[in-house]
Amino acid sequence: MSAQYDPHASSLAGSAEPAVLQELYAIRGSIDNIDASLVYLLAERFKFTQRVGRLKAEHELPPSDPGRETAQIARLRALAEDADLEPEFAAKFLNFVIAEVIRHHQAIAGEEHDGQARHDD
Ligand SMILES: O=C(O)C(=O)C[C@]1(C(=O)O)C=C[C@@H](O)C=C1
Repeated sequence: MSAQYDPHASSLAGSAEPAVLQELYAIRGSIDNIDASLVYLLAERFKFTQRVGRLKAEHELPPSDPGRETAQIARLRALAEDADLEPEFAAKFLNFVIAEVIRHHQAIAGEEHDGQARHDD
């Protein structure tokens, strides 16, 4: 998959001096590395949240924990501020990820419930 990736794919070729394009490609190399790291980090986070989802389903705990989320969002906003990142963006991003996690938790709880129902038949 990544073997087919062209790091120089661009609609800008021909609109800028070769030296400018060279600098752009060099910067984009770092952007690509960061994007790849984000994918790996998110994959790892989802592996852990799947474990949380299974634990919650097994013990019939609700998929979401609003008290935890409030604390997480406040923490990320403060971290973002320190890091010179827009706190609103950090909050939106975490909310987006958490919404997906809750969807996964609900699916796991549904599977657990279906499994129990079959077991009870
Ligand atoms: O920690 C939990 O209880 C989770 O389910 C994980 C998580 C998260 O993605 O960080 C997701 C949903 C909850 O509302 C709170 C946090």
